[in-house]
Amino acid sequence: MARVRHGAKAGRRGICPSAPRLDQTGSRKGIFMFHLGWFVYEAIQGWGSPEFDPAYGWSTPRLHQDMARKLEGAGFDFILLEDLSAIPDIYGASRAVYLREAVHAPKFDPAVMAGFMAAATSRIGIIPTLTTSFYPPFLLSRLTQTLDLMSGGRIGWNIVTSSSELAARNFGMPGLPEHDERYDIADEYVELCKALWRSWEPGAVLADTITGVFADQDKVHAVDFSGAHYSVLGPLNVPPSPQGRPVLAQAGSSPRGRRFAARHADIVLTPVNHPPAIKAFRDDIRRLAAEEGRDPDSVKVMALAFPHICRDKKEVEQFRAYLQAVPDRRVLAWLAQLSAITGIDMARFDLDEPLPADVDTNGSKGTLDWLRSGNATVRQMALRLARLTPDTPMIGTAEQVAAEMEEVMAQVGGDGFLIAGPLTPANVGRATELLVPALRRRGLVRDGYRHDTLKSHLLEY
Ligand SMILES: Cc1cc2nc3c(=O)[nH]c(=O)nc-3n(C[C@H](O)[C@H](O)[C@H](O)COP(=O)(O)O)c2cc1C
Repeated sequence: MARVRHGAKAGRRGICPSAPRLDQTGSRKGIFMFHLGWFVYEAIQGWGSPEFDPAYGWSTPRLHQDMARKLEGAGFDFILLEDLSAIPDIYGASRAVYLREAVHAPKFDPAVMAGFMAAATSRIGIIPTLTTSFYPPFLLSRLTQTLDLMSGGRIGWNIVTSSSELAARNFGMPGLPEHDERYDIADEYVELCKALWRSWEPGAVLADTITGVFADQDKVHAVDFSGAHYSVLGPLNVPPSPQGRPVLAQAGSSPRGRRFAARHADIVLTPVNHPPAIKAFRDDIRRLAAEEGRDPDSVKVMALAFPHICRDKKEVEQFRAYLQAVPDRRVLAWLAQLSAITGIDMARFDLDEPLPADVDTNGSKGTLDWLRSGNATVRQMALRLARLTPDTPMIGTAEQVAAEMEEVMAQVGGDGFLIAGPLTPANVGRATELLVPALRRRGLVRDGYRHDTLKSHLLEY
């Protein structure tokens, strides 16, 4: 992350070209250029909102490809695609809400969608979510290395250990291992993937049409991996891309999850959205990364943000009025989502009472703790997850939201935001045509790519 100094020379690596204003009081130490990612989490983009665009058709990759091109035009670092390998039946012990509201149903395979999106773009990174709990490591290493090579080094892997017991049963397992044990297994899994990704040394591919030799056999090695959970011979049957291996993303927020993220991830995602909490999380990840012998600046902490960009003051007022009384149908869809990620049937509890203290999860512990904090009611927890509470940050005109993002980053210290919201033409358009230009005028985000690979976008500042 680059701390941009007043008067710094334009165009230097990591330096904000339209050099910023330093607060003479010293309360603001400087301005940071930051990174932008886009989080794709909806099954059918915009379903349930007036912005769902039937003209696109939901069963073709055209919408995903067009939106990827738009986000690339705006200089986003990457697009991250969520996953869950089951149609949940947690809320109300039924699949009804999930199917009606298209919550995780259908859910297209993110690795396949990543291939479609990568084929339509040339610079933006694409990060599918894939689980260590169900995919054999060789399969995952090969799949991601293939995507990474074919996209010229623009693929990442969002590592999850999965929190769905249903998904476990779809893969022939009786259930999930315990939360912390999943991370122990994943540690070994990721070490194995790293070994497979580097089983072809740099320079192994000769592709020499004169001698007819494709690859140098002395530079391709078996991995002979034998651990507590996995045993793989190797080598991988795909050579690496220009970025060496796929970029690793992770969103652990429990103590064990943070340790895992700090050990492996190039990008760490956090759902918390108030600056002191983001700062505390980022400081902790950087401390843990240093403990793991890594350079903390090589780990980018990205805070999930649901900016709502309005064209004018009237639209801001209208949206704030909507937040005062979010329709029950929306609350229900988000409660179903909350049930899916925690495995807890939220239909069992009073909407306007806090979750009983003894209710816990073997799923996303960190997320549950954050949602219930401050004695939030079940309704408030759902709205908090949806970022639809009246105190939700980043609601305003593009200028207002850009100023807010700048202020958050100044308080947090870097590294950027993972922007979430429906991948609809209207919503993506507000980000790419209104918000990003406002951020660029402030010199906060890139105004074009200087490099080709995802890793190099991340390490640019
Ligand atoms: C931005 C973000 C994206 C996530 N995407 C997924 C996902 O696609 N699939 C999944 O199973 N879990 C996903 N998670 C859950 C995390 O992998 C993790 O389980 C969660 O943040 C709680 O951390 P903990 O397990 O350390 O408590 C995501 C979390 C965040 C914050």
